[in-house]
Amino acid sequence: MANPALVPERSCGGSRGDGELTLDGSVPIVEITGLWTKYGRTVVHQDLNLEIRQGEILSIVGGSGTGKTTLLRQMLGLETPARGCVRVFGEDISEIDATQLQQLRNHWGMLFQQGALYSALTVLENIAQPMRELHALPEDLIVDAVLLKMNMVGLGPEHANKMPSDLSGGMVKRVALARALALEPKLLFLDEPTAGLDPDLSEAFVSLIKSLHRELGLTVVMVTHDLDTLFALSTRIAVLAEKHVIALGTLEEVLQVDHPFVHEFFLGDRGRRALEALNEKNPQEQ
Ligand SMILES: Nc1ncnc2c1ncn2[C@@H]1O[C@H](COP(=O)(O)OP(=O)(O)OP(=O)(O)O)[C@@H](O)[C@H]1O
Repeated sequence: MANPALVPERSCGGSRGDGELTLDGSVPIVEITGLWTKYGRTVVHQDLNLEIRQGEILSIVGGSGTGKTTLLRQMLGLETPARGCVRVFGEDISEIDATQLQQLRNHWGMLFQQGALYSALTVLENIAQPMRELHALPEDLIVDAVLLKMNMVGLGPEHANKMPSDLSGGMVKRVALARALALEPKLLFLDEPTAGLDPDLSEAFVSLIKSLHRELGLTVVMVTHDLDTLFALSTRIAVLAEKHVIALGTLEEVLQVDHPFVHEFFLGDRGRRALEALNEKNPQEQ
C-alpha cells in the first residue's frame, strides 16, 4: 500500500467558479479526485477518482465493506476527505461554510436504505419537513406541494395522515422518495433503493425511478447490490475494489474489465441470470 504520508494533502486547488452554484451542466455534477478516506488507521478509499455527469444514473457496486456508502457520505458532505477533493455542483464540499452546504443540500435529495422516515410524523409531515426547514413557504402551499409529490410517486391523498408504522415496505420507500424530491432536486442519491422489497414491488419502484429520472431530468447516484435494479437503471457503473474505482463505464464496458470482482459479481450465477433476464426484456438493445 502507498504511504499516506507521501500523498499530497487534501485540496481541490481552488474553486471551480465564482462561488455561485454551477447547475447548468458545464461542470461534472460530482467530481472526486485523489480521494482518501480514513477511519483511524483503516484506509477505506485510496486515491479514488470518479466523475458523475449531468443526467446519468451512475451506480456504485462493490463487495461488502468496500466503502460504497462511505463514498455517498463523502458526496453528501457527511465525511471529510483525509486527502483529495470532492466537488459537488463545482463546489469543494469540505471547504464551503455551513450556509453554502445547506444551499447545496437543497439541490439534492437522498433516499436512505431503510427509508428513514420520522416515526412520530405522518406521511404528510415527513414529506413537508424539508420544505418547512426552508422557512420560506406558506403552510397551504406546503400542503399542496406535498400532495403533488405524493401523486408523483403514486401515493393518493388518502395516505397523507397515515403514520409510517401503518405503511407497507413499498409505501415507506415511496414516501421517502417523495421527501427526497420535496425541494425539486437536480441530484438524487439512492442507497440500496430496492433492498427489502419483494420482486414485484422492486420492479415497480425501479419503473418509478426510471420515469422520474426521465421526467425530472435528474442525475442519479445509486448504491445497489441488486443486479436487476442495477441493470434496469444504470447508464454507467462504477466498480469499487481495492479502495478505489477499478472499472467505470456502461455495463458492456465494465464486463470487459478483467478483475475477480467483475467476474464473480456480473458473471456468477446471479449475474448471469440477471443478464439473461435483461436480454429477454431488451433483445433489440443487445
Ligand atoms: N464511522 C465509521 N467509523 C469507523 N469505520 C467505519 C465508519 N463507517 C464505515 N466504516 C468502515 O468503512 C468500511 C466501508 O464501509 P461502508 O459502509 O462504506 O461499506 P459498503 O461498501 O457500503 O458496505 P456494505 O455493502 O456492506 O453496505 C467498512 O470497513 C466499515 O466498517
